[in-house]
Amino acid sequence: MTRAKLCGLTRGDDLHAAVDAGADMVGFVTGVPIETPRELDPEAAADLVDRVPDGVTSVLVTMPDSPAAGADLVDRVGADAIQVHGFSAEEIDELAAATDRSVFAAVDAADDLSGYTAADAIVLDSTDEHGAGGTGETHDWERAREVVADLDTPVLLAGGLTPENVASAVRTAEPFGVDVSSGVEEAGGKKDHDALRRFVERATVESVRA
Ligand SMILES: O=C(O)c1ccccc1NCC(=O)[C@H](O)[C@H](O)COP(=O)(O)O
Repeated sequence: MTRAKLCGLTRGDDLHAAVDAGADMVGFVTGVPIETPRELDPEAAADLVDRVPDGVTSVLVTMPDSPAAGADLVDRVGADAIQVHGFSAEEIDELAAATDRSVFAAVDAADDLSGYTAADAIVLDSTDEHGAGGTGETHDWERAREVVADLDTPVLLAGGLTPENVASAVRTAEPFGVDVSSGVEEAGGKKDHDALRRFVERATVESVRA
C-alpha cells in the first residue's frame, strides 16, 4: 500500500487530524533559510514530535548549513527521520554517517539521483531556486515512474499533490509513498482536516486497485 507523508504541520490539532486520517509519516519544518508559513522553531517542533504516536514516523524537514548541523538539529528535535533539501549526494553521505536517524534526501525531480545511495528514502520534489520544497508545483510523473523503477531506494513522490490529483499520480508513478503539504492547507501553515482525510484515502485506495 502506498505510504502517506503529511508535511508542514504546525498545530497540535492538525497533527491529531493527520494521524486520524491514517498518515504513515508526519513532517515538521524547522531551520530553513526561506520565508515560509510552515516553519516552527526547534522547541515547537520537538513538542509536536513528542506527541506523534508509535507507528507513525516523525520527520524533521530542514535545510542545514552542514551535515553536522543537521545531525545536531534532528537530535534536538527528537524526530525519527531527517529530510534535507538542497544537499549534494556527498553531504547526504556525511549526514548518514553522522546520525542514526533515517535520512530522506529531498531532490528536484530533474536532478541526477545516481549518487544518493546513502539515503533511506528519496523525496522526489519540485524545488525552488534555493532547493526548498512546499512549492505546490507538480513535475513529470512519467519521469518519476522511471526513477522509481531505476532506484532501489524507496521514493516518496512530492510536489503539488492534492486530494484531486493524488490517485492519478500514484497510478502513473507507482511510488513507495506520497508527500503533501500545501495541497492540503486551508491557509498557509494551517491544514484542512477534510483534505487530509481525502488525500490519504485516495492515495491508498488507488494503490489497492493498481
Ligand atoms: O514547506 C515548506 O515551506 C518547506 C520549506 C523548505 C523546505 C521544505 C519545505 N517543505 C517540504 C514539504 O512540505 C514536502 O516535503 C514537499 O516539498 C511537498 O510540498 P508541496 O508541493 O507543498 O505539497
